[in-house]
Amino acid sequence: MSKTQHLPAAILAPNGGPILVTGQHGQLATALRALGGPRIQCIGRPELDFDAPDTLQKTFDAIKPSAIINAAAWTAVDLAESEEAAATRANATGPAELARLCAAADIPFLHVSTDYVFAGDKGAPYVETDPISPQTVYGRSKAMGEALTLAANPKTLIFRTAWVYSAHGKNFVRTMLNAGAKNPALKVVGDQKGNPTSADDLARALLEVLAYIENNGWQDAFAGIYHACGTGETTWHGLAVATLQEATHHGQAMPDITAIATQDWPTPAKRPADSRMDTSKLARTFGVTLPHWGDSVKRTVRDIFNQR
Ligand SMILES: NC(=O)C1=CN([C@@H]2O[C@H](COP(=O)(O)OP(=O)(O)OC[C@H]3O[C@@H](n4cnc5c(N)ncnc54)[C@H](OP(=O)(O)O)[C@@H]3O)[C@@H](O)[C@H]2O)C=CC1
Ligand SMILES: Cc1cn([C@H]2C[C@H](O)[C@@H](COP(=O)(O)OP(=O)(O)O[C@H]3O[C@@H](C)C(=O)[C@@H](O)[C@H]3O)O2)c(=O)[nH]c1=O
Repeated sequence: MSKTQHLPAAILAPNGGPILVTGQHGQLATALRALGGPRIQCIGRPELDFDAPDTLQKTFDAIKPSAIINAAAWTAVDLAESEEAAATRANATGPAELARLCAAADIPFLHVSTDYVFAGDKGAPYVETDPISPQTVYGRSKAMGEALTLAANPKTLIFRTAWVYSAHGKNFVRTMLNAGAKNPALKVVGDQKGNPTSADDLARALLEVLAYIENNGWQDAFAGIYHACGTGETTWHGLAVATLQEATHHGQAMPDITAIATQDWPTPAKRPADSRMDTSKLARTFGVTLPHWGDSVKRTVRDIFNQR
C-alpha cells in the first residue's frame, strides 16, 4: 500500500486557478482555508472591504480568480437593527459589485445567505422556492444580497445556511461553553427551531460543489439558490444542551439549562420561530449532504478543548 493511500483526497483539483475567498478571518473563510489547499486565497479587510468599493476591483485584478466564494458578511443580527446602511453594504451592495466583476470575467460567484430570510411560520422545512419574508434588518440585507448577486451574474450560486458554529470566532456554541463554565444555571430559548451548521461542514460542501462544477463543466441550471445546512434539527436549547453535554467529557461541569420562551429572552431583532430548511436540492444537483449537526457539535467541542 502506498503511504498516501489512506489520506483524504484533496477536494479541489490542484491545477486550477486561484479561488478568492472574502472575509479572511471569519468562521467560514477560516474553514475554507484549512480545507481547500493552495488554490484558496483568503482576503480580508482592509484589502477587501465593502465599505471601500475601490478595494474590490483592485483585489480582483491582483488575484485573477477562477471563482469567488464570498464568506464576508455583517453577521451581528441585533446590531444591524441600528446599522442598516453598513449591514446593507456588507450583505447586499458590496457582494453585488463582486458578482458584477465575476460576470465580466465569466466566472462563478458562490455567495452565502441565511435562514433568517424566512419569517419562520411555515411549520415545515423551507424549500428554495418558498417565498421569503425577512423580519429583521440583517435578514432584509441578506435577502437584498440574494436578489442583487443573482441579477449581477448568471453564474451566481447562493447557499442559504443556518446557525453556523466553529472552534473559532463568535458563535453560539462558544458562547454556551463560556457561559456554562461561569454559571451553574443557564436559560436558553426552546421555542425556536433550526438546523445548526458546522463551518467546517459548510466549507467542505462549498468546495465539493466547486469541484463538481470544475469536473463536469458549467451548466446554466446550476445558477440559483440552494439550502446548505447541517442534517437534523433542534432548538437553541437543544444545541446548548448538546454542547455542554459534550463539554462534560472534557472536565467541564454540566450547568442546569432551562428552556425558556422567546418572549423571556428579549432581543432587538426578532428571530424566526422555525427556520428549518430542506436541503434535498443540494443533494439532487451536486450529490452533497452535510453531516448531522449532533456529530459535528461533538467534534467542534472536542476541537475547542484540544486547542486550549
Ligand atoms: N454565523 C452564522 O450563524 C451564520 C452565517 N451565515 C452566513 O454565512 C456567511 C459566513 O458567516 P461567518 O463565517 O459566520 O461570518 P463571520 O462573522 O465569522 O465573519 C464575517 C467576516 O466578514 C468580514 N466583514 C464584515 N463586514 C465586512 C465588510 N464591510 N467588508 C469586508 N468584510 C467584511 C469580517 O471581517 P473582520 O474580521 O474584519 O470583522 C469577518 O471576517 C455569511 O454570509 C453569513 O451571513 C448564515 C447563517 C448563519
Ligand atoms: C446567548 C443566549 C442566547 N439566547 C437566544 C437568543 C436567540 O433567540 C438565540 C440565538 O442567539 P444568538 O444571538 O447567539 O444567535 P443569532 O445571532 O440569532 O444567530 C444567527 O446569526 C445569523 C448571522 C444567522 O444567519 C442565523 O442563521 C443565526 O445563526 O438564543 C438565549 O436564549 N440564551 C442565551 O444565553
